[in-house]
Amino acid sequence: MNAVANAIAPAAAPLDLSQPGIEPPLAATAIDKRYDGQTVLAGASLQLEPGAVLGLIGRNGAGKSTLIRVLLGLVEPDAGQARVWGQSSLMLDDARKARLGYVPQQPEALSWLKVGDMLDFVGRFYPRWDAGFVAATLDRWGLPRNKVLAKLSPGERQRVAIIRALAPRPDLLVLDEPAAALDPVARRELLREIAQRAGESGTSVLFSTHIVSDLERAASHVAFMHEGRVVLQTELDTLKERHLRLRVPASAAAQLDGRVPGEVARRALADGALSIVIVRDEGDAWPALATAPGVHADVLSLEDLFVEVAE
Ligand SMILES: Nc1ncnc2c1ncn2[C@@H]1O[C@H](COP(=O)(O)OP(=O)(O)OP(=O)(O)O)[C@@H](O)[C@H]1O
Repeated sequence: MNAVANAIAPAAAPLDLSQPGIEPPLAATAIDKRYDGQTVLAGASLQLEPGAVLGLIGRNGAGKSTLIRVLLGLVEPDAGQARVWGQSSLMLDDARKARLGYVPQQPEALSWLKVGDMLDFVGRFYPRWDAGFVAATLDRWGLPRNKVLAKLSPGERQRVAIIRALAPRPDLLVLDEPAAALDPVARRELLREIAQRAGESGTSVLFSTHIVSDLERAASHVAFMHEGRVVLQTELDTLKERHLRLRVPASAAAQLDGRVPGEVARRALADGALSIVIVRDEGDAWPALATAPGVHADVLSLEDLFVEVAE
């Protein structure tokens, strides 16, 4: 799919997203992707549930953008399956495309057009295009209708791309580091808008970020990406009840036989001790190691957890 084709989704027959058994808005299973011999995705799996706001967090180069592009069918994986509402991302029908909004990391499509002309043009292809929202938001964000997109600052272009993605009132919104070029005020506004759309209209949202506080503000779920894999996906509300960091002293570490039940990350400390992050299912007990003599257990903040799984 080229940039222009991707920019426009043809008007289509409505897709009934309330029908029983409808598949999750996004699902990636065991995705592999290599570029020039470099492994970028190595068995990455991710699922976005209807109405959830999933924040995808990971360090630079972890593979977030590539996974998003695979999920949307913009990049063909070497292995694995990506699906949008149950349909292969590489063969998305018009009905699904019309219900999907995407803000790429660097919006470039149709950049020779003026802001207003581009929005009017794209809007013609969407049955649910909200022209009132476009006019009000351009105004509120101080964006000039008559300026060519290519001449806007990166932050302004990102705002226009956000308006374009939100205007069709999508049921699925995918934003690749939407906050990267935005100032703090615009960032907060965007996060508020995302949370509101999810809360009021049931929009399902996937957004990638490096900013832990953005996740805390807007996300209901978080997925941590590290070296091409999603190493952990969890609900934000239960994160603290379900995860623990264990500091295992050298004497106990020497007796460990393989992985601890629920282990998601392990790091060797300077004195032969180990730092191990474990997860449990809701209602399950912690493994015996958590209460073993000399083992210290810590509840983790979101930022601690990110650092532990991404180190
Ligand atoms: N088209 C491409 N050709 C070659 N290498 C690529 C291509 N796209 C991505 N990569 C490489 O894949 C790796 C992961 O890139 P990706 O953009 O997916 O990471 P990211 O987690 O989104 O990073 P960031 O947070 O810095 O945006 C990087 O090393 C990048 O150079």
